[in-house]
Amino acid sequence: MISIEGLRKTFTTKDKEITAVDGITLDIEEGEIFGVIGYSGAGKSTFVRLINRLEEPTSGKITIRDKEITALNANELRLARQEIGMIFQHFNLLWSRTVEENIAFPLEIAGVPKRERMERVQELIDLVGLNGREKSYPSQLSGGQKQRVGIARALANNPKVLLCDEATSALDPETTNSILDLLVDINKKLGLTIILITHEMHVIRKICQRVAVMEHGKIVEQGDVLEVFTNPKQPVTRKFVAQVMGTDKEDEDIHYLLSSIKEGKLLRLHFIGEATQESVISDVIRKYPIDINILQGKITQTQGGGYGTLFVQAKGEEAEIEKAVAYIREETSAEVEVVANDKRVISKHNI
Ligand SMILES: Nc1ncnc2c1ncn2[C@@H]1O[C@H](COP(=O)(O)OP(=O)(O)OP(=O)(O)O)[C@@H](O)[C@H]1O
Repeated sequence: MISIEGLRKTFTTKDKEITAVDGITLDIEEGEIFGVIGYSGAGKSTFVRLINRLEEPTSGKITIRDKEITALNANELRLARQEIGMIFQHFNLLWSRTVEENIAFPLEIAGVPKRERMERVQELIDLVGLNGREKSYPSQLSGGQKQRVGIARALANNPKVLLCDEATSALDPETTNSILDLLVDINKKLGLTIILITHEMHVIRKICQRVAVMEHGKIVEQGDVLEVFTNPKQPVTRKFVAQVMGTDKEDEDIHYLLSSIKEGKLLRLHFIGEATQESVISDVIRKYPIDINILQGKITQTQGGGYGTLFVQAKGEEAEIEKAVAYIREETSAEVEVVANDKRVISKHNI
C-alpha cells in the first residue's frame, strides 16, 4: 500500500550537512498500524514528514496506493494530501477558531459546500467523542480534547492514511491511553492505515502490529511487535523493550531467587502470544501433586498477543516436578526451563 524506496534527506546548514534520513526502504500494508520508534535525533519526524512531502526528499521514491507521491507536481500533491491526514505533538490547531471551525477548515479548502460541511463536522465530532464542545476554542480544551480535534480535522477529507508525529508525547499517561484507543477504533472502523512515530515503546506495544526501529537516520530493525519484543536484536531495541518490561537485571534476580528458595526447583516460564491465554499454572497443579509458588514476573500485552516471563518455585517430589515440566514443555505453548546454579540457560539478552 505504501512503498518507500531508498528515501534520503540531507539538510545543509551553514557549517555542515546532516543526513536526517539515510536510505530507508519499507513497505507498509493497507489497514495496519505501523510504528516507528527511535530516540531524539534519530530522524523520525523528518521521515514521517517526507511521506506527505512536508519535507522534500533529497532522493528516493514514495508510492501510496500506486500513486508515486515523489513524482507529483504541486497541484497534484495538494490533491493527494487530502488522502493523507496528519496529527502532531502540539496539535497545530487554529486558536481563533472554534472546535467545529477547526474541523471544517480542510473541508473549506477542499471546496465542500456549507451544508455538507456541517454534516461531516457533526459526524467527526461524534466519531472522536467531542459532543458538547463544538463551540469551544482550543484554549478551553484539555490536551486530550485538543488532540481529538486534531484527529477529527485530519480525518475530515476521508484520508486513507493517517500520519501521527509524536501524537501522544505531550499528554499524560491516562490521556495517552484514551487517544491510542481512539486511534485503534478509527483504524478498525475506517480501515485507515496509520503510521505513527514515537519514542515510547508503550505506544508501540499498545496499538501497533509492526514496528521499525530508527537510529542515525536508518531502520536498524523491524518486524511484528511481538517478535521484536520477544527477540530484540539491536542494543537500541533492547533498551526500548526494557522501557516496558523493566530493566533487564535477570542475572541478579536469578541469584537472589535461587538463594531465597529452600526447597523444590526454580522454574522460569516464558509466555508468548496465545500462551498468555492458557491456564498453564492451574492445569499443572491440578494434574500433578506439586505446589507452585509465584515469585516474580511480568506479562504485557501487544496487538499480536501477550509476552512475558514468570519465575515460580515448584515444590514436591522431584519426579513429579519433572513430569510437570515435561507437561508444560510438550502440552502447552509456554516455554519452561529449570533454573539451577550449575546449568543455567539464560537466553535473554543483557543490556
Ligand atoms: N530543518 C532542519 N535543518 C537542519 N537540520 C535538521 C532539520 N530538521 C531536522 N534536522 C536534523 O536532522 C536530525 C533528525 O531530526 P528529527 O527531528 O527528524 O529527529 P527525531 O527522531 O524526530 O527527533 P525529535 O523527536 O527530537 O524531533 C537531527 O540531527 C536534526 O537536528
